Amino acid sequence: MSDYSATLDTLKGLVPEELLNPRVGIICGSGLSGLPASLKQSVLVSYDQLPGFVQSTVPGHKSSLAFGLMGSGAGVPVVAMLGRFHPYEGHKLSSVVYPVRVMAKLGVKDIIITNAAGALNPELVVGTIVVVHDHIALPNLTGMNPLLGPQTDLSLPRFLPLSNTYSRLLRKLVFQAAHDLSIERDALAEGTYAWVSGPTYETPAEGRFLRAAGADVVGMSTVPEVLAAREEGMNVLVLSLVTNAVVIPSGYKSVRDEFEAEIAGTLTNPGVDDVVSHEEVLSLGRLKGDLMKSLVEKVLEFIPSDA
Ligand SMILES: O=P(O)(O)O[C@@H]1C[C@H](O)[C@@H](CO)O1
Ligand SMILES: Nc1nc2[nH]cnc2c(=O)[nH]1
Repeated sequence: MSDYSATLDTLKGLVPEELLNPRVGIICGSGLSGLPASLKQSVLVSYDQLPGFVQSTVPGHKSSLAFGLMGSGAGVPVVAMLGRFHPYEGHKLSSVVYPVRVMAKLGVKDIIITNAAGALNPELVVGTIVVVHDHIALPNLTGMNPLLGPQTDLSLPRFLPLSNTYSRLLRKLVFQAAHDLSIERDALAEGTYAWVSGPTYETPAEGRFLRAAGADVVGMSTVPEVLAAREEGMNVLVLSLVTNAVVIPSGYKSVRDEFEAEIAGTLTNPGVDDVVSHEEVLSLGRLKGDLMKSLVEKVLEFIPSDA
């Protein structure tokens, strides 16, 4: 698994030398695999060609690495994962973060990680892009941490601080990019991402629990990648696209009240239990994919080459 040289040698045989030193890595979330559609000189490498890579089995995730130049002018050399790996697919955490470690070996200094997420904060409307500034990872706190295990690379820190996980500079660049693109203020927000294992979506009570703990959005990915990227010394930016509401502002509606109103003939507004689906998540990704793409392209223009 950790024989990076086999992966790197394979890449050397498939990708032209001028694209093999990407500055920025991108991970595309559910429905967001179209992000690097406008890469110049793009070269796609399918995961099944790469030792150490597993396959993405989730609809909306392709299974390829894309190398190329992104953004206006000469473009910035990037490598993008068109499809990521989630622990709920049965992948080991070491497999989930393997591509991030390969990106580090290729020289990636800045990583932009996107995901689809449910809103816990009732003020976040569907379609908002949340610039993540912190996370809560119940799996990490309870023993499902991708950095657990013997230290195989002694050049990496054993005890990684997480108080400065999400690069202040990169987060600010998102707002600079949005300003330049005249994106309306409400299209973006800042917030805390809660990582859960999935594949189940939250019960209403779990949603309220995570909200009470201080999270704004919830999703099933990203945090393992963030930890590996930080361990490898990369600057991290995470953008979450809100695809659905988890905590419904109107709250719980009592069925006893409803029944009593019904027999009294005063029932006007019967409760309905909202359910989320992955199709809904994907369709929001399609709807907001272009916005996410222009934002990421603009951010790339602003990232200093020595950041
Ligand atoms: O890969 P991401 O985190 O973008 O995908 C989210 C979490 C689940 O994989 C899926 C649920 O609909 O969307
Ligand atoms: N856990 C979780 N992940 C998501 N990904 C997209 N929407 C959701 C959600 O509501 N909950």
